[in-house]
Amino acid sequence: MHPFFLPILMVLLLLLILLIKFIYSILWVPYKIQRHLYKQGIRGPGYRPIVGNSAAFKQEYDATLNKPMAFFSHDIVHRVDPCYHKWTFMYGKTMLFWHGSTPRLALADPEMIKEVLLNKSGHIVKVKLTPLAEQLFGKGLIDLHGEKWSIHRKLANPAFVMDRVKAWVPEVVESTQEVLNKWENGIGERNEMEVDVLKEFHILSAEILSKTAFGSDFEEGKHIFELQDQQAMLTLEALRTIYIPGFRFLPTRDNRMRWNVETETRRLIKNLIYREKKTGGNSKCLLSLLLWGGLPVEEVIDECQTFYFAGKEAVAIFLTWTLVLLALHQEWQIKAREEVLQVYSNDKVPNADSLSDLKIVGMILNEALRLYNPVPDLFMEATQNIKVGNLDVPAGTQIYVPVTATHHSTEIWGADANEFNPQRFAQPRKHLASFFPFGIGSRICIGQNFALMEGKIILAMILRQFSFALSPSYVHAPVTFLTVQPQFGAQILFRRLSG
Ligand code: HEM
Repeated sequence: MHPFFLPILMVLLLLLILLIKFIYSILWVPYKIQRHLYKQGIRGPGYRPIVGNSAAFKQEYDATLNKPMAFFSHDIVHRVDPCYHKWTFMYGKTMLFWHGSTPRLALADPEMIKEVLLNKSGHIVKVKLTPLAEQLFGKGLIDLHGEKWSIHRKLANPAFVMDRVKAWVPEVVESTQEVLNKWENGIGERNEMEVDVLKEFHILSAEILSKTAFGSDFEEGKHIFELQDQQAMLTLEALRTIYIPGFRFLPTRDNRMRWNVETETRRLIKNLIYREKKTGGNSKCLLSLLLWGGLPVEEVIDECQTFYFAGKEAVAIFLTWTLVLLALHQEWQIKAREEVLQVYSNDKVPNADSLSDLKIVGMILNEALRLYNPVPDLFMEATQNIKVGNLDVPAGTQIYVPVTATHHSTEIWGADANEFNPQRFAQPRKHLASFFPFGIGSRICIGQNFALMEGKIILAMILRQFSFALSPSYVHAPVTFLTVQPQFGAQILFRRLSG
C-alpha cells in the first residue's frame, strides 16, 4: 500500500463528512421545514440555498433609502419593514421567509404573538444576536439566556422600579432645562429657531443616562456614546450583508475598525468601573448594583455596553417622533399644553408626584409609540418542535414578530389605524399583543418606566416653554437603522411662548 494512502483516505473521508453536513444543513433541513410549513398553508418567497431572501431584503431596503415619502402619512410599514409589507400581499400576513438558511415564521395574530412571547416552557427563546451585533450591545441582558440572564436581570431590576425612577426626576429636569435654555438663547431676538431634535435628543438622553444609571458626569460618558454611535453604523453595514461564519476574524478594514472601537469602548467603561470601585459607589445607580452585586468586571462591562446603547437610542427616537407628531398635529399640542399648564401651574417644576396627572401627555406618548415604535420587530426561536395556535412549528424555526405592522393593523385598530389619534388610549388597550412597544413577557424592556418618565417630563417642559411646528426643511422618511428613525433628521421650528 502507498504510504500516503491512509492519510489521503482520512482527508477525503473528512471532506465527505463535511460535505454531507453542509448539504444537510443548507439543503435538507431548510427544504424539510419549508415543506412542513407549506403543508399547513404557510407560504412565502421561497428558500434559496445559503443566501435565503437576502437579495430581496437588500433591494427593498436600498429602494426605501432612495425614495422619501411622496406626502406626509403615518402609513409607514412599507418603509420600516418593506419586505414583510410587500410579501403580505402575496403570501398573507402569517408567512415564511429566509434569513440565510434560517427560517423565519412571521406571525400576525395577536393571540399567537402573545402565546409566543409569554411562553414559559423554555422551548421558545430569544434569538441570539450575531457576533457582530454583540460588538455593539456587549453580551449583556439583550443577548443573555437562562441562568445568567436571570442573575443579571435580578441585579439590574431595582435600578428601574418606579420608586427609583421617580427619584431621578430632578436629574432629568436639570438636564432638560439646560437644553431648553440653550434653545431660548438661540432664539434670542428672533421669532423662531430651527432645531434638529433627533441630534438634540440623542445628546440629552445620553446625558440623562450618564447621570442616572451610571452616576457619572456626562463628559465621562460622552466618548463612550460617540464610540457606540460609530459602532452602530459599522454594525448596520455588516448586518446588511450575509453573515459568513468566521468572516469577522479576517483583518478587513471594517473588521479592524470594529475591533478598535470595541476595545476603546471597553477600556473607557473599565475606567468608569475602577472609579466606581475607588469611590465606593452610589447605591442608586445601575453601575453600583451590578458591580457590588458580585458580577465579574468583564460581565459588568458587557452590561454597561448594552445599557449605553439601549438606554439612549430608543429614548432619543421616541422623543423625536413625539415632537414630529405634535408639530404636525397642532390641536393635540394645544391640548397637551393646556394640561401641562394646569398640572404645573404657578411655575412649579415638574415633579414625580404629578406624573400620573399628565393623562393627555400619556395618551400622546402611547400613540407616538404605537405609530413610530422605535423597535420594529422581535425575534424568538423554537428550540424544540412546538405548537403555536394550530401550527406545528419545527425546532430551529425563528419566529418573527412584526411589531410595527401589528401596531398599524386595521384589523386590530380599525379603519383609522394609520391616523394619529391619542384618544384611542383613553380606553385600556385592546389586547396585550396589539400594543407592545416595549415587548411583553419576561423579556419586556427593563427601562420602560424610565423611558416613560423621561418622555413625560421632557415633553411637559418643552410644552411649557415653546410652541413648535415642522420646519419646511423636514422630509418625512421613516426608515429602519437598527431602530425606526427619521432618515434626514427631524427639523422643528421652536417659538418662545409669550407671557
Ligand atoms: C421608548 C424607549 C424604549 C423602547 C421603545 C424600548 C423597547 C425595548 C424592546 C422592544 C425590548 C425587547 C423586548 C423583547 O425582547 O421582548 C427592549 C429590551 C431592553 N431594553 Fe428597552 N426600550 C426603551 C428604552 C429603554 C431604556 C431607557 C433602557 C435602559 C435604561 C432600556 C434597556 C433595555 C434592555 C437592557 C433590554 C433587554 C431586556 C432583557 O432582555 O431582559 N430600554 N426594549
